[in-house]
Order: sequence, then structure tokens, then C-alpha cells
Amino acid sequence: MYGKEQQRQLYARSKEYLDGQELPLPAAEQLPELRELLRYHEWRYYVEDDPVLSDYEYDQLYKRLEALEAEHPELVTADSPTQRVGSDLTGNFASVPHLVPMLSLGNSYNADDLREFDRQVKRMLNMDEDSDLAYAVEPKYDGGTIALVYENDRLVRAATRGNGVYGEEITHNARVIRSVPLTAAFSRFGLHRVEVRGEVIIRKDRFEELNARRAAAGLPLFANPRNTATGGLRMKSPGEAAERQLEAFIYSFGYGTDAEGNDAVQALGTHTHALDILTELGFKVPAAGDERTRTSEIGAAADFCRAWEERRAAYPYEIDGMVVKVDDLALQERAGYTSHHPRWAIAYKFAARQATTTLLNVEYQVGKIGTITPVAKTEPVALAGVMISSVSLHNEDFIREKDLRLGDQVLLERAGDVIPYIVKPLEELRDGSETPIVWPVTCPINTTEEEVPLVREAGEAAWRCPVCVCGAQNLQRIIFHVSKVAMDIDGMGRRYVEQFYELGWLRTIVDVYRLPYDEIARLEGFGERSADNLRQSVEAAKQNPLWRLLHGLSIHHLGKKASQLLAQHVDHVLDLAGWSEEQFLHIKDIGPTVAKNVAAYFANPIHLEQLRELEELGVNVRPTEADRPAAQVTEGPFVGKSMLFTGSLQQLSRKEAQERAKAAGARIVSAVSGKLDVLVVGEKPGSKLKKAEALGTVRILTEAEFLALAGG
Ligand SMILES: NC(=O)c1ccc[n+]([C@@H]2O[C@H](COP(=O)([O-])OP(=O)(O)OC[C@H]3O[C@@H](n4cnc5c(N)ncnc54)[C@H](O)[C@@H]3O)[C@@H](O)[C@H]2O)c1
Ligand SMILES: [Zn+2]
Repeated sequence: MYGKEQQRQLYARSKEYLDGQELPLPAAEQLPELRELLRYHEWRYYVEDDPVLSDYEYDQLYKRLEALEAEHPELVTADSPTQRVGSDLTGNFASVPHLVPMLSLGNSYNADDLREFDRQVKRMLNMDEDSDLAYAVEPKYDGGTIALVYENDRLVRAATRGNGVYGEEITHNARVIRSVPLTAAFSRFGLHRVEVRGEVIIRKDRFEELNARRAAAGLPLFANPRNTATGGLRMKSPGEAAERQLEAFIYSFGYGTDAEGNDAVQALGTHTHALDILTELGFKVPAAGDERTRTSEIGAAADFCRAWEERRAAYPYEIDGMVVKVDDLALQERAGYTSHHPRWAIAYKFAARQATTTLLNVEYQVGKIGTITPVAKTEPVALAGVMISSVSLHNEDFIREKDLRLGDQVLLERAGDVIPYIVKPLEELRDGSETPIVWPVTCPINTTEEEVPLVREAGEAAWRCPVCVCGAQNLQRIIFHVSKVAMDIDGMGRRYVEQFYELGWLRTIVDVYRLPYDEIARLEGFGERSADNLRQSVEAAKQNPLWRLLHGLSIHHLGKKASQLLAQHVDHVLDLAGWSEEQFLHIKDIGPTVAKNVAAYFANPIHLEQLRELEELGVNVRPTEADRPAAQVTEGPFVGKSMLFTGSLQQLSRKEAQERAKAAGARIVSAVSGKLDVLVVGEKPGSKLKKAEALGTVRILTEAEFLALAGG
């Protein structure tokens, strides 16, 4: 239908219009062009199920056409996209006429738009602006429209919306949708022949499962739930449609007549009542009081819409907005229709979650352990309310699997609070000028002469720079070191670290504990007070439990849990310097990867020197109260007591004795202080005993006494 070159031009031209560039064309020339562009995008969206613009962008083009036509009514043509609904006719099925045209919906994006809609409706109905008008509000399901015709309580026909006037007959596929009843007792309500309208969708989790099965079978994946549903409706064989486990939410009557052929829907009174009846008849309908509401105040309708925008991500079905409808069916008829949409209803559209833009460049960032993360730089584009120009590409495999190229048009998505990501490149829009993204073999950050080859460990997706000479890695380490998860230095976030780094005050984590507070106080935006607060936070962090320091060293693979385990097994952080990989493995839950990485870290003299400096600066390097195992011993003679052994023991080795003490609930410490509870004394005790005696608060036990109390 559209050739490649033609598509590229239509796309490029659309973006020019959207960029708001000055288009000094007379209206008479803009109008046909806009119509042509919109028709192209409708084809991509409805027929190909693969749009190249976001809905928001499409709506912007549409509004531009609408505005121009309003200024120049003489130039409006009957085939303009504003005068009819977009067509999804494929020609693959028999086409059937709709008794009552199936229309689109007008769009709104915020509470103001809704208030404007409220004013317009009231004007049309000759109502006072302040008078009450009841609205029904419900989710706008994002799938494929379906019209189900029942005669004498039996499903006789199902059709798609098609071009609004004709639809495509897809009864065979509707029959396999379990939420579409094959019979329904409409006759109880005097309805002999009815058409009900709804949206066919696939639940998000089913969509994920379906794609997982397809991936396992080596089949191409479905792009999104919407086109899985619309595609499912148009399958040739109902078996394939059934496999998708589609569902149909019914949201209104198209028409309904009694045995004489007279209208019998109006008698139902309100849209709300009509939906209640459809619920009773066994249709899947938005649930009253939860998924739908009724209110006579447009502000409350807007609140309901906004509340649903929050709920959108957690809701099991894809919705792209809400629909606000005049509830009274007689008033609906009075308000009437344009050739495009009813005047009594409006869609409240949620912020678009997809957008297309150009991939300009790829930059690389280096993480605290040297991980190289590629970041796409794109032409800035609005997405779900924020401007996006940078998107993470995760790793090399991601780029390869998506076959991304520089210069590509890419589809971005941002769902809920999730960070934006690239869904795919729009391959059909390539013109041959795109260039491959060449993955670096040496560190892309390193600016020195030396070339540092990147390394990639077996089973890992990320490439790493083993030694970032340029310091980028150190910066990331410091940022991590002070962060909540590690040393948790209050008030010293990424921004300050970057600033101090720039100023040359921070080179390694050791510098965190010797910052020039006088100079900081003189920095713009600081002052004595904040500098002093910062100093106090740093001082406080010096007393942190040992596991925080260990975690804050950014040792590859050493997470919080393993840091805590290590902290429980040493008296001083430098004890680890003497450990072999074997010794690490003796600790339950410490695996070979952690063992290898920690051992390597502590084998490096630079690291040991840093730790000594940290100790000198007053940073705690010994296990504290908080380092004790979480699963504490709760019974035993020494529960909660700190204990120290001194002198040579006769019956047990020092290590065995310590283990026995721990099993009895004691915590082993390494120095005599006011905090010491118990001192166990062997042969030839030294100064520790004297010190403890001098304190007078320490309980002193012989080895035998200890053994008797600790048990066997
Ligand atoms: N990205 C693109 O290039 C592109 C192209 C064409 C259209 N579009 C999108 O499609 C829109 C126009 O499509 P449309 O005409 O299908 O309109 P629409 O999807 O905005 O609204 C009409 C449809 O909403 C559905 N709907 C879901 N829940 C409903 C409910 N509770 N009550 C009533 N209807 C409900 C109906 O099936 C109806 O057909 C545009 O605004 C745009 O967002 C995008
Ligand atoms: Zn590097």
C-alpha cells in the first residue's frame, strides 16, 4: 500500500509538523497534506497494527487539522479523517453493515479539557452551566472494538468496527472468547434484537505468558497487548484466536429493539442502568463502584480519571485513558453526534507512554565496579510528561538483539514509573544511512594513552573496565560508598560527591573522611551551617557497623548479605587480608565468586593501605553490636554479653572457645573497654586482665568456669 521511500517521507514530514517548525504553507496546501499524513498513520495503526507515531503525536496532528478546518470550513472534505473514523478494514473477511455507525471518541488530556467538555455539553443541551449533569466514568480499554448482535437471545453475529459504517464479520473468533456469552436473556428486558459494543483485550499477564511460550517455541513475539487482541480478532482460524485467551469488556448498547422493531434501549433510562443489566445478563462489564462511577460534578469525574491514571500500571488490563459519558440516555440522543464521535462522551487520555525519535549517538558510562553501560542519546522527545534525550541501552547484548543502529528511528516506551527504554528500531524507515554501533574493545572512558581492554566474565552480560585509570570508576565508587545502602552519609548525595570530585577534594573513598570543611563552607550555596552538618554526618558514619564499610568498598559481587557475613567473622577488617579463598568458602553462604573477588581485593596492597588510612581517620574497622548475626541466640548463659579471651587456654583452642561462646549467645570483642561484659582468662594473662579488674565492671571467669557455664 505504501512504498518504503514514501513511508520515510510521510514520517519525516509528520515529525516536521510535530516539531512545530514554521510551515509557511497556505492552509489550502497544509490541509490535504495533513489529511494524507493522518491517513498514512491510520493505516499503520489500524491495518498494520504497528504505528510509527505515539498516540499523542497522532492526536496533535489530528488537532492541527481540526483547527485548520475550523478556520476554513469551505475546505473541509467528506473524506477528511476528522469526518470519519479510521478504518481497520483488511479485506480478509466479509464486510457487514453496522445498523448504527460505530464512531470514535473526542479526546481530552486534563481536568481543564473536561471542564470545557462539560460546558459544551450543557450549552448543547440548553442547560445552565452550574446545573447538575450526571456523568458515568469508566476505563477506556485499549484493544480492538467489537460489536455483538443477539437475536432472540442468541449471538448471531460479531463484527469489528471497520470504517465505522462497515465492519468485518468475525463471528467465529468472537465465539471462542469465553466472556462473550453465546446466549443472553435480553428478552427478559423486552429486547428482541440488540447490538452490544465492547473492547476485546488480553490480560497483561496472559500476554506475557503467551510471549514466553512463543519465545520458547522460537516464534516471533507480539509487540504489545493491543495488537495481540486486534490481531486475535482477525485470525482465520478460531483455534488461533482461542489460544490468545482474549476477553471482551462490554461498555454499551449499539441499539436494541423489541419484537415490533421499536427502540427498547432508551427505556433503560441511563447508561449506568444499561451496564447493570448487561452485568446481570452475564457480560463482562466494568464493575460498578470500582471500575466505573457515576457523578454529577465534572471535577469529581476528573478526580476519578486521575486516580485511575495512578492505578493504571497495577491494573491487569491495558487502558489508555478513561471515558466520560453523559449518563442519561435521552440526553445522549439530544446531544447527538458528529460524523466522527458522539458529542455526549469524551476520552480522557493518559499521558502517552510511547514516542518515536532519532537515535543520535551512544555514550558510555562506567559504574563503580567498572561496568560499561551504553547510553543512547536521542533527539529530545516528550514521553509520559517528561522530556527524554538519554536512554540506557543496558549492555552489548541488548543493542545486538534489537539490531539498533545510529540514525535509527526508535520507539521509546515509559510505563508507569519505570525508566524509559527502547522497544525497537523502526526498520522500515531506514534509508541506508544508518551506521552500526561499534562496541568498544578498550575502555571508552579512559582518556590516557594507555588502552585498557574490557573484560567480560563468564555468564555476565556486562563488560567491565578492570582498572579505570581515568578515575571515572573511583567517582562511582565514592558515590556508592556514601549512599544509603553503604555508609549512608546523610546529606552527601551524588551531587556533592561530583562537585567535590571536580574540585579535586575527593579521589578515593579515604578522602570522604578528610574533607576541607573550611573551604566547603565558602562554596556557593553552602555556608558554615551546612558544612558543619556535613561534617557531623561524616563523623557519625565513622561509627557505622563494619558491614557497611565492607559493602562500601565496592568489591565486585560483594553484596550487603555477604558483607554482613564477613563482618561477623573477623575482629578487624584487615584480618581478611590474611584469608585464603578457602577460608572464605568455610563461611556458609559465601560462594566461590565472592571468595575470589574479596580475596583479590585484599591481596592488593593499595587497598590495604586505604583501609589503614581509614582506620587512622577514625573509621570503625571492627565489628560492632549491629554486626551481630540477625538470627541471634536467644537462650544461653551469655546472651547479649560481650566477651573477650586472654592468656593461653588449656582445653580449647582460642577459635574453638570463641565458637562455643558464640553458641552460648556471646559476642566476641577484641578490646577491654567499658562495654566489655565478660573476660575469660587462661594461663599468663597480661594487661587485659589488669585493665578489666581496674574497670571493676567486667565479670572475670577462668577457662573452667567458662566451660561449665557454656556447657559441654
Ligand atoms: N499512533 C498512531 O499513529 C495512531 C493512528 C491512528 C489512531 N491512533 C489512536 O487512536 C485514536 C483514535 O482511534 P479510535 O477512533 O479507535 O478512537 P479511540 O480509541 O480513541 O476511542 C474510541 C474507541 O474507544 C474504545 N473504547 C474502549 N473503552 C471504551 C469505553 N468504556 N467506552 C467507549 N469506548 C471505549 C472503543 O472501542 C472505541 O472504538 C487516536 O486518538 C490515537 O490515540 C493512533
Ligand atoms: Zn576505564
